[in-house]
Amino acid sequence: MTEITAPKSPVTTEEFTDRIREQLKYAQGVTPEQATPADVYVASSLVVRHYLQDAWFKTQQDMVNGNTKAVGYLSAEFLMGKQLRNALLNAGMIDQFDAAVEGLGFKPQDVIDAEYEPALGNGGLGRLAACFIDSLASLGVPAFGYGIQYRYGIFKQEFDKDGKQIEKPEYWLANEEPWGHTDYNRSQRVNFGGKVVTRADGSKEWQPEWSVRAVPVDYMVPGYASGRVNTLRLWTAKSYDEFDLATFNKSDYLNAVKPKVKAEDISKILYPEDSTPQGKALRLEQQYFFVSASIHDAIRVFYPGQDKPDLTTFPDKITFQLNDTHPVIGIPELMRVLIDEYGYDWNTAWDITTRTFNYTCHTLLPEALEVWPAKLIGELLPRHLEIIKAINTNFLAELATKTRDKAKIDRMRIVTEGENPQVRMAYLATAGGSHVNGVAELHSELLKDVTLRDFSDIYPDKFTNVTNGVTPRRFIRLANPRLSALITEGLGTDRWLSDLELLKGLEPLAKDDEFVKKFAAVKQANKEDFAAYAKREYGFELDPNTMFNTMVKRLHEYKRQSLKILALIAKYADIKSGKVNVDDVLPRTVIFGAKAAPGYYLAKMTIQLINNVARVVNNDPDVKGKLNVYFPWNYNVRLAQHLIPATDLDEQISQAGKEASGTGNMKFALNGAMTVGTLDGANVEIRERVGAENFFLFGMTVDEVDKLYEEGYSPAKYYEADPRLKAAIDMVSDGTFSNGDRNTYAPLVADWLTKDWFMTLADFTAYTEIQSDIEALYRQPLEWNRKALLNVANSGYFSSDRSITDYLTRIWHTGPLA
Ligand SMILES: CCc1ccc([C@H](C)CC(=O)N[C@@H]2O[C@H](CO)[C@@H](O)[C@H](O)[C@H]2O)cc1
Repeated sequence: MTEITAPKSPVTTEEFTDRIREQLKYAQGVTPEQATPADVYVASSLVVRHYLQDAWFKTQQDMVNGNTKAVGYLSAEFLMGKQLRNALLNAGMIDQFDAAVEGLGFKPQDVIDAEYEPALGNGGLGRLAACFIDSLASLGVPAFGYGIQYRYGIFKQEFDKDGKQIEKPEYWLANEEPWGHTDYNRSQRVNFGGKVVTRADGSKEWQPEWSVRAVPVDYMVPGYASGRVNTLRLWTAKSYDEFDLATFNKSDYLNAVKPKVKAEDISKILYPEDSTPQGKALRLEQQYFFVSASIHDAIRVFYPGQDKPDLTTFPDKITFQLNDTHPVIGIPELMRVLIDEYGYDWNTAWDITTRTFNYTCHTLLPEALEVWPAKLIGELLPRHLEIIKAINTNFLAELATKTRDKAKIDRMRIVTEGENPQVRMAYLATAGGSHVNGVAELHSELLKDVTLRDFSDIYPDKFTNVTNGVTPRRFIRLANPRLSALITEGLGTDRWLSDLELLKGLEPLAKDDEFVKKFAAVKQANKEDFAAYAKREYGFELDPNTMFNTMVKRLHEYKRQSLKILALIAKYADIKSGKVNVDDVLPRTVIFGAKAAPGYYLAKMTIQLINNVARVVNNDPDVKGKLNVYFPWNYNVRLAQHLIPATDLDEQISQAGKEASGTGNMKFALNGAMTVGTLDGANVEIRERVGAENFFLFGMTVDEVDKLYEEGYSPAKYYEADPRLKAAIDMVSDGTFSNGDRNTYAPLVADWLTKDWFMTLADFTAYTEIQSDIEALYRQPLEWNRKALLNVANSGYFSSDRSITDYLTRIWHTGPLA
């Protein structure tokens, strides 16, 4: 008898149907007969919200009245994905929804498809935040996600006729958005500019030049089977003085609305960079805007109606997690609030502040660590610059009591010296918080040994690790219902959805050929589904009887999409030159998904190359369909949910020491794909847990990479040494993928041969050699699927529930509401 622990539906199909009808008629003014799938989507979403409301209130009350410390997750990005199906799952209403909607004459998928994906993030960091707030609610931990409700999310990617990326605005709020509740009565004033004056009593007063109204838009975050509903509070910027009538009457219309535009600009658009900060003033305005509003909101929530709250208890009420350096301005902001608004002395304020904040670093790229010019901070936030300088002075003084190494102290400056001082936000976060963590064991080691070495030498106890995770609700149960049913059948319970390490129970079944065949059948059915989806959405003709080999992630040189495309071209060259008999080639379909930051020139050229390799290879009769390349545009959470369950082989081929963790790697392993990868980020831990024999490892280790850097790396040497690499690069140069034009990719080829900072050429031979192991195993489907099943069985550790549990025990020291 299979144990079912999935949440019980609070509503019958009949009741659900009636509620949708009422909502359509009396709130949306349409009868079910007149309604469109979009109308029913809005109605259903509002009905689900209705049923989650009581649990939402109860969670709020228990959080404020209880003494369970809450978590405030401060993030500039939340890549949430579509909401309706996830809310239905976590509320136990999926079956009732499907039946009710069918009863009203609609296809559930058409209603689901009507939802616009809230794309309020770039990639890994934003999606991790979304997985984390799902796990916080599912574990019953009181929590707020705090961020920005950008009017325009990450751009919509399209490809022009030459295969170049073009960016289109992603106006996701074009239609009615039923999930967000705009709460004007709980707005906060956020100030900017102006100057600081010293009062007679020596205290400081900030006299800002302008201010905006931060209005909260609340999204419910229902937990899975926890009965708890947390809040994602995203701030939208409004102007206090919408319209300057006097200016208008002088028919200067543009200036009449200038204050409004200036204010609303703050939450207008998400910055599409995911590694190199642009250092734009508006970006700093965005960061201060949501952090200041969030800190004042937390004081309002936890000290209701108190104008003289005892804020020494603040760190016991809520602990703030800084999702990378983007919200770190929160540290001088809390200091300002405590000292200037509540009159605390510096040391008390500093004690409260350092006990309140913790910092998670998500990168190893030096250029991704934000550094703000002190001048810019001084103009926008003059009082904060004073406080940051004071923090820096006190910090250097404290260091002097801990080491006599002047050079070390100098390297640790939060504010650099010289005529153009810079504020290092990662250093401010490390000095101003209780804990610093990396997002995978290797990453956290490198943070201690390299990036923040001086800090870990002096404050070793601050440093810890929490390996990333992903939510099994969205990325297994919703994305892969077939595999979910098979897992529940195999384990005899569905409890794995809230206790993912139970997947270990599948290990013995890997020895059961019948079960392995069922598993293989699930994968095959998912591949057919994806082929149908790709046909419908992109017009692609995918053959589900080929190996589906996927590489989906942001386009960045360190992730080495270039290695994948060069190996692919080498295979094509082998076929074209007859060096390889096409009949011996294992049929493979390579699927790319990747957005490049709009200003990232080489990344965009790589996208163009991939699209043109696809155009040439897919239309070359010599290849006989043995090699197929597809690049579905606008990779997002929706596409990921369709593609990951249909993948046989996943690419995690970054240069060792560059990918902080990766989370796609976890999603693929949990959905029964094999991984080819380097010893980088969380690949190391995935391989450890699934078994080295169930992972295709290649490439240099971090130490070998460092050694090659020291020795001096000349990529041209590798070009000369490996004829397949030479043939591939020459094909990129000779116009094969650019209608004969030999200059199209010249900058890319020049970079590969003269710079190749992330050593694509150095790892090429090892990468192409591992392909024969991969193809040899794929020709034994039973063995391939046995190993793929063992990946599923041993990847339960990579649940974001486990990550959150680690944060609770190592950093936050709180837990579920009683
Ligand atoms: C200021 C520009 C900017 C914007 C975003 C970022 C993020 C930190 C980049 C990011 O998404 N990092 C990814 O975070 C994931 C979640 O921890 C990791 O799994 C990925 O390895 C890491 O690249 C850096 C710099």
